[in-house]
Amino acid sequence: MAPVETTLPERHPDAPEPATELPEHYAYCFGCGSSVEHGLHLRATAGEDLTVRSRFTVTTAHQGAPGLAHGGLLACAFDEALGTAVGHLLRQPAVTGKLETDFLRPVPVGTVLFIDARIDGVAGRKVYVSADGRVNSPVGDIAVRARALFVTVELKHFIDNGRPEDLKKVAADPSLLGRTVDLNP
Ligand SMILES: CCCCCCCC/C=C\CCCCCCCC(=O)SCCNC(=O)CCNC(=O)[C@H](O)C(C)(C)COP(=O)(O)OP(=O)(O)OC[C@H]1O[C@@H](n2cnc3c(N)ncnc32)[C@H](O)[C@@H]1OP(=O)(O)O
Repeated sequence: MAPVETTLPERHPDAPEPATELPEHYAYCFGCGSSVEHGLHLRATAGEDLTVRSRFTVTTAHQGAPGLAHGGLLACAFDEALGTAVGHLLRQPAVTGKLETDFLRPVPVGTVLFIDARIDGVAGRKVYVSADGRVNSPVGDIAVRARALFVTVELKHFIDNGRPEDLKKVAADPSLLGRTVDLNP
């Protein structure tokens, strides 16, 4: 529940149609990037209305306890899934301001975590989102639940704060941004 009064935003007219597979947003993103060997390689599909469905396979590189996913890493997966929902459905860059997780059941190595994310409301630049994660099936008992606040920012946020050598790589090869951001609109 958002701590302030919110309104439900419109899904952006250019948001991907429901059932569209969404591209990785940055090749070196730990959450979705294909160039990060032991990253989460999270994949997402646009859902109806203000929803996005994501999934990732828990590997041996993701352990906290023997054979079980690390909690912080699961939080990372939710950060990614929630940010993807905000970015693609509202077509606005945003960063995580706050992220809260409830770990309800262990998530074993070798399972697929299905994460259903939704935008719950906006208030100015604040976007309130939440998600449920289930093991090996998009239905059934919830293993992890998360709520977050994203704050919309201008592209300038990334240009002003990013490490220059990484920004240069992206300028030289915009395909690293996975067709999500047009650097020359
Ligand atoms: C053409 C584009 C199309 C786009 C399409 C793209 C598709 C892309 C797909 C996929 C997307 C990617 C998916 C990635 C997912 C992963 C995301 C991450 O992990 S992000 C890294 C971690 N987060 C940070 O590094 C933030 C660090 N924090 C900051 O930079 C600042 O604190 C920032 C920007 C969050 C706010 O700073 P201020 O100076 O701009 O604004 P102020 O006034 O402080 O905050 C604005 C409002 O938000 C509230 N606020 C901010 N932080 C809060 C907090 N922690 N708790 C409660 N409220 C907070 C404030 O109280 C204020 O509220 P009031 O407007 O006054 O009502």
